[in-house]
Amino acid sequence: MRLLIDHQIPLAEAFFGELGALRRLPGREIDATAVADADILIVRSVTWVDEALLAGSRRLHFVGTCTIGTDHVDRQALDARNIGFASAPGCNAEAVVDYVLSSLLLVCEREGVELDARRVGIVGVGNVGGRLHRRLAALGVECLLCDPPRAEKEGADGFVSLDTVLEQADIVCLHTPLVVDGPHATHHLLDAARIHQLQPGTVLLNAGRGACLDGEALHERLAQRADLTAILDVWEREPAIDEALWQQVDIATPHIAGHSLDGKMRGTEQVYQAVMQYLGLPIRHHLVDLAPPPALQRLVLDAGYGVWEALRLCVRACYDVRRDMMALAGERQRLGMAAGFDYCRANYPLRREFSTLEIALGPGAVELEPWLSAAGFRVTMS
Ligand SMILES: NC(=O)C1=CN([C@@H]2O[C@H](COP(=O)(O)OP(=O)(O)OC[C@H]3O[C@@H](n4cnc5c(N)ncnc54)[C@H](O)[C@@H]3O)[C@@H](O)[C@H]2O)C=CC1
Ligand SMILES: O=C(O)C(=O)[C@H](O)COP(=O)(O)O
Repeated sequence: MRLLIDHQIPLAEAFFGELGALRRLPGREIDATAVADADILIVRSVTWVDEALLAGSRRLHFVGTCTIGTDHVDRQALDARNIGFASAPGCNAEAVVDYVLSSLLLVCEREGVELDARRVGIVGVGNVGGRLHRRLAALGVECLLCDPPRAEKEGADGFVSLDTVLEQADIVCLHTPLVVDGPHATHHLLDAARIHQLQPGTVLLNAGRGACLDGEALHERLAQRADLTAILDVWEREPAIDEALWQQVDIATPHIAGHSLDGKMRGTEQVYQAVMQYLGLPIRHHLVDLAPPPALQRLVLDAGYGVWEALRLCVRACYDVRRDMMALAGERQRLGMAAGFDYCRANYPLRREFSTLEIALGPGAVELEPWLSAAGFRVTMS
């Protein structure tokens, strides 16, 4: 069996090696010629799995994507060829929440407030938005939840409309998939009218997909009135993103919100399990046996820090979003935007999730336990 696998997929040899010959290629170099002889194709979000890619395939019978999002995969084209498919739902959702917390703590610090003084609107309350809600609520942050598909299925209790979020939230976090048609389409869900509806002072964060937000309209709003704080991890037309918008954005990162090693490894394991099930083979490898220990394992904290100061310290020790902002700015300068954007993603530094870091509290800091646990750290008493 021949497997063609994106070279950014960790542990591919350990999980898939026994199935046959592995060929690794950068995701953007996976084309119809490369796919022609593959039996199994495993991609990330930068490979468009569409008619053009599949046209020359002679033996392909399974495609996996080690990502949550599936908007780069034409499911109809796969179904028409009877090609099996799997994605990795939720694999890097914790990493996206780590990204959001790191970003929101930073903008609140700049504004001289703490996060629990802000009301957060979460649009798209699935694996990412749901986890974000749990962590924020545990930190005492009021949240407004907007998810019309869920409200339709589960009842409207606990959910609000998008208009309510735009009117009442201080911070709006977008975590929707890109859906181009149907009753709950999300393409330009935040269009010009809705972007103009945002209250002055609002923090707007998009870590779903770039096209869920009309970038040109955001650029126009910020050009007219620079009264929003924008945090964008995802963009229209990646990697050749709009430089004028990039310059207006307060936290601009190259689609790396979910790029923890943990999230990527979980994605590999989930797709491995799906492939083995598809082939009718037993699952022999488990992530728990393969994952390397985190490089930063333990922080010891004693008396001296207030709650939010301690949170900022621990969050930044584990993941500081400024690293990714600066990397994009630097690589853009060196290589140009599109190449710089891709370079940052392809050469992404080691990042582990908050849950991999043990925070050991001394006797003077025990009152920090509920807060640090709420943020997602593993807290012990030293
Ligand atoms: N920036 C990054 O690195 C990453 C981005 N993502 C993106 O985030 C998206 C969401 O991820 P998950 O939460 O894991 O997906 P999910 O499928 O678990 O949840 C998505 C939620 O959005 C809701 N939704 C759909 N249409 C909506 C609409 N019109 N308005 C409001 N809510 C709507 C759904 O009902 C669902 O509850 C992914 O599809 C992917 O595109 C995911 C991982 C990493
Ligand atoms: O899982 C998703 O969906 C994502 O957006 C990924 O975090 C993006 O990662 P790449 O597959 O583009 O490396």
